[in-house]
Amino acid sequence: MTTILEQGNINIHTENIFPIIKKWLYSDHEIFLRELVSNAVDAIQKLSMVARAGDFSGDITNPEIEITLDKDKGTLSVCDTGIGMTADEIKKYINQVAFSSAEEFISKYKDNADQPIIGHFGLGFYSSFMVASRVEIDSLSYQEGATAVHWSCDGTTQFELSDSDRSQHGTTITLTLMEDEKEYLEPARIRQLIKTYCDFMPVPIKLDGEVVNQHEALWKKSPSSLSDDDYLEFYRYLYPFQEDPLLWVHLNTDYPFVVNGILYFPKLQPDIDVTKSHIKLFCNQVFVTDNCEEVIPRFLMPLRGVIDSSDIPLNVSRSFLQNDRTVRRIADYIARKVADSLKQLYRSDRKQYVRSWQDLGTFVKFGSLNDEKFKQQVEDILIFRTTANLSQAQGDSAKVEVESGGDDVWQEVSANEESATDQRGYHYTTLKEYLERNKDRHENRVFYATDEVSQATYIELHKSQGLEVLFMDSFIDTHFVSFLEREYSDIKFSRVDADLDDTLVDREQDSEIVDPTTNKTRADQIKELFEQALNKPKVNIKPQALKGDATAPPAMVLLPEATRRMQEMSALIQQKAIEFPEEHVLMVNTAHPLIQNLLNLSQGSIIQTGGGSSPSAELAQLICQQVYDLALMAQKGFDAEGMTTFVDRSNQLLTQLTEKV
Ligand SMILES: Nc1ncnc2c1ncn2[C@@H]1O[C@H](COP(=O)(O)OP(=O)(O)OP(=O)(O)O)[C@@H](O)[C@H]1O
Repeated sequence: MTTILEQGNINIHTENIFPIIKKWLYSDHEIFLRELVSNAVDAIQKLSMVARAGDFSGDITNPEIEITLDKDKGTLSVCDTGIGMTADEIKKYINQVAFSSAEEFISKYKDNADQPIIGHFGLGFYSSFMVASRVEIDSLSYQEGATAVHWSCDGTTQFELSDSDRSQHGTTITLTLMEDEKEYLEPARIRQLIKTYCDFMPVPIKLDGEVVNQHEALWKKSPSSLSDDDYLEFYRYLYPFQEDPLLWVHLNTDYPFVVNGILYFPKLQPDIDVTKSHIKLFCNQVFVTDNCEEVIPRFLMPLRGVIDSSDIPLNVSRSFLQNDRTVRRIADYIARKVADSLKQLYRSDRKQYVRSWQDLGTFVKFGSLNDEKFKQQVEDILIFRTTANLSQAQGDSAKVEVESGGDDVWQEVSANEESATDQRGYHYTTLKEYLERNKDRHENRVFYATDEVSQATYIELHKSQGLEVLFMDSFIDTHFVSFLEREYSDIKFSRVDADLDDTLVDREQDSEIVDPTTNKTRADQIKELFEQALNKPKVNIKPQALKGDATAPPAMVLLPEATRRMQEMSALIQQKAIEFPEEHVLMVNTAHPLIQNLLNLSQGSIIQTGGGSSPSAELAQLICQQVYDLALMAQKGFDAEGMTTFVDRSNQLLTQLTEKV
């Protein structure tokens, strides 16, 4: 058994701890003003609570906070018309560091509270010593018969208490600013600080007789009392010179934590920096930061707006925030609300949803990649642009269950329109709907395109054969396709320029033997012809008869899905641009008249010549090379050498053809 030798209290020497509080507790000097104004707001709120409880009968109708700058004296003062303090209260709350009156006060007046009290820790006041060599308090308590008191302290642990000539209830805090903190005597600087930190505080704050803060904290109001214009105006106020947002969600919960806020979906710029937050974090209407990466999930970064929560611990380090349970739950709540709202919009106004998809899509996909819970919520409302015309099928596709979302409301900006196409008239579908529609033709197989322009031939070929193609062409889609494949392992995704689907090929043709001496089929002959003409051993010539006659192209360069992805992956790892692989497939469409003519041309030459190459054999060779280059163009641009060759050959061919005519 251990013997206890001694028990006792640990002592803290104020002389030692005081400089630490002054210097290290807050990193930014300027926040002293936020702290003093918050105390003044608290004092005014407290007085109105006391009045409501019937303990004060004086006038509380015009509360205000006045900031005065005196360059001659080098002082800044913050004067409020609040509750004031008696000498005893000053001794209790000011002289004792880290002792706040908030808890005591709230337990007494909780029934009369309409606004929360900001201060909690009993430390804020001391932040004034970061910038002041002397701090003075003049205060008169609201209590009847109270006498005004003056408190003064020069930043040591010594203070002085004396009488004051203050005649109105409330408190004035006067700071004598240190030599290198004189910037706080400049009205422009103070105005900017009030705008930043105190703009939404519920009491007018005056500087030189003029009210500087002005804006109503819209997020504190009931969503049902607000119009679209209110939300838009507020957005324009927060983010001047920006395009109007697409949509917004009003967060409003008291339990199990307090979160209010309005989150807006902006129109995303393609170069949006998803690592930078633009959401402003407030605590009881006091601005804290616009850098709230820890509080909101990473994928919500592109959103804008305001989050206000008194439940987010603010005076702690950022790494702690990330691990804080309440913060995590708040983050989850916000993500869930955003997903709920998207679902609600999808269900109630699919047209608007589709029209906003260009901007919303990246965000929703990014969220799905990053957050399993979010993904589960939005998987049924992830849509893709399709080549199918869904005009007739609209309406029955939007059946998604949505939980009713408490007090939150979801609004959209523009009015309804009839058809669920986007501004360019394109149709959209979910993966589920796509698979269901096409299950008889190609079960569990998805054809997609990543570039509408360069893959136009391939897309057309699919379309002409009635195959539906989805566009996965935003920058996030490369990752997203792989992600979808992992998620739905039974579904095969093939890009339109990978292997051609059986439905596009006529298997019957070409198998017939056309040369009994060699047992060669027509396909064999075409393969040989191209192999010789191109002389590229790494290009795999694949003759196939495409359905669709002349609408299908004479040749196509195909990149098998697996090869292409390996290529993309290694480019990503090595941080290099994707190079077009030397090994690829040249599909030659044996059903195309050009290819048939080409074969005849080359065969004619065999009969004509005994040795060496005849003019028509040469022509056939040039045409093979030209056909290959044209097919290659859909996959990649030419380099300088390739371009010269192509142009020269084109001219040579045209010359030869015109000679023949
Ligand atoms: N202008 C004021 N009017 C009346 N009382 C005040 C005023 N300023 C400060 N006080 C009293 O001093 C106490 C301590 O203030 P301080 O700013 O140090 O802490 P706080 O506001 O309670 O908490 P926090 O550290 O979160 O700001 C307050 O709780 C309040 O009782």
